[in-house]
Amino acid sequence: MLELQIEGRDFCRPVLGQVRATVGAGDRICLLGPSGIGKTTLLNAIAGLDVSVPDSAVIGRENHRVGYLFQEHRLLPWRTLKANLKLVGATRGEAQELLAQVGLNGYGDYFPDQLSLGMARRAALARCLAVKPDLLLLDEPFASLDPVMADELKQLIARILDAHPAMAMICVTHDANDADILANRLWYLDGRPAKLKWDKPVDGKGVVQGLLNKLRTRECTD
Ligand SMILES: Nc1ncnc2c1ncn2[C@@H]1O[C@H](COP(=O)(O)OP(=O)(O)OP(=O)(O)O)[C@@H](O)[C@H]1O
Repeated sequence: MLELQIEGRDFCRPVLGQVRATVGAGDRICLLGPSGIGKTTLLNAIAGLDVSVPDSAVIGRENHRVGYLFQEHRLLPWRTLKANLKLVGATRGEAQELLAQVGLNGYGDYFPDQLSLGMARRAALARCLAVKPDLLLLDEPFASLDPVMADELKQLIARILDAHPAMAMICVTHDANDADILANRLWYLDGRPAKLKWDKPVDGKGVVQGLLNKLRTRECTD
């Protein structure tokens, strides 16, 4: 569905190096790597938000709808949740349905500033879904949430993915457990400039933590 041929991205210094990978329908990729290594930079490049990365670097993107859950909710604060969703194409009924799906039934007339962090993130997820994405990009969706709320959101995302088997996902996270629950593939970004050190299929609990432990103890050099 997508072929990445990214040559790199500099911010005063080289941050991202050459990235070559493909993303297929139904791929559930968790993107891990040290803090500040370039994970958001890569996600922005894939989304087409980085004008310094030419469109030709992501082959096939024009054929797909991308939903991007940013680290901040980025909802328009002067619009209600319903209006935020309508702005990206949801009908009144769809907006209501999507808000209910993310556990915000009855909050359509609220403004983003009237919501808790977890609620705002779920509202932002509803906006992502409103574009009927076939590629879902999630940038640290569980960061700063209390463990219960983080777990609820994880289960919600898992249910959404189950309901849309062809949807692809790339989720930036620091937590191997997230990958155990959500991913069927692991990308590990490392180095300066950063490259995809690993692109491996994963399945099952503990697999990702095992791989990360190997990396930390330098048992794995591929
Ligand atoms: N707009 C920008 N201007 C200057 N430097 C930037 C910009 N965006 C990112 N960088 C730099 O690029 C590097 C990678 O940033 P990025 O946000 O992609 O890392 P990350 O792996 O997502 O980090 P984290 O895990 O902490 O969220 C950092 O050193 C950051 O300071």
